[in-house]
Amino acid sequence: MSASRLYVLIPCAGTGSRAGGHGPKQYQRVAGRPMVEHTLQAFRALKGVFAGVALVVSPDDADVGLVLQRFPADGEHLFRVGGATRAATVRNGLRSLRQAGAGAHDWALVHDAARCLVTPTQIEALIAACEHDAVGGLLAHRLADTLKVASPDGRVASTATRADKWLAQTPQMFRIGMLLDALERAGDAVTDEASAIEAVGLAPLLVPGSGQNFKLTYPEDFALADAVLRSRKIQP
Ligand SMILES: Nc1ccn([C@@H]2O[C@H](COP(=O)(O)OP(=O)(O)OP(=O)(O)O)[C@@H](O)[C@H]2O)c(=O)n1
Ligand SMILES: C[C@](O)(CO)[C@H](O)COP(=O)(O)O
Repeated sequence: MSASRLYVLIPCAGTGSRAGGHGPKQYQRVAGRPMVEHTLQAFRALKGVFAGVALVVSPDDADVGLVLQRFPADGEHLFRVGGATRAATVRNGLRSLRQAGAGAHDWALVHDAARCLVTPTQIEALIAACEHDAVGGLLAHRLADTLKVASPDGRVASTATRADKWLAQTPQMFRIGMLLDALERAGDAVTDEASAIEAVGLAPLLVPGSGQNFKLTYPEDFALADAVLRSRKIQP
């Protein structure tokens, strides 16, 4: 069998309802550029590693062409097949990748457009950990805080053990055929790819990520992301 290729799939069809602001959050400017451009740049920096990079936007997206310069570049795809949920967007995007020539045995690294702080080093660590694994895996981060379980009245019901808890991040890396099959079975309720893989009885690998690879979700996340991105550009 020929060597498996690596593809990147970036779900970019959300509305950013929790972020506030005008328009979808993935096009808002962070550190002087649209958020999704930083996300793309982390993968573009790994020249020659990927057979293709696909951005999946909503069919009625009116922003992507206006906001992104020089996209799609060579080896990049724009799929206007986003769905009502993240799971639907990823499923549709994987089908489009297959139609564009990706094989069932090839790998997809699915990465949120809204995680614009991911670094090439973190992406390389995920690939190194997963490319010889039978299942695949995801970047994830250990909890730094004590974990409380709430009761319905808003009081603490108990304190959970945190040693075995991880926060799921992206990219999440699985074989395209296996992932598409798992997502088709899972429906729209799963919030990440690993959940669909778990539901078919497999155990994804947890690969240590970084607290800086957070998802921009709430208004206050933008200032923090801005500061981190700008600090990375400052030469010593
Ligand atoms: N129907 C959807 C929903 C989400 N996403 C993408 O999935 C990633 C993570 O989702 P989230 O942070 O929840 O983004 P939104 O759905 O945009 O935000 P919100 O839930 O606050 O509306 C984002 O890159 C978002 O664009 C997507 O492609 N299609
Ligand atoms: C995929 C994800 O980023 C993993 O933490 C997350 O589940 C997506 O966020 P959402 O708010 O559930 O769409």
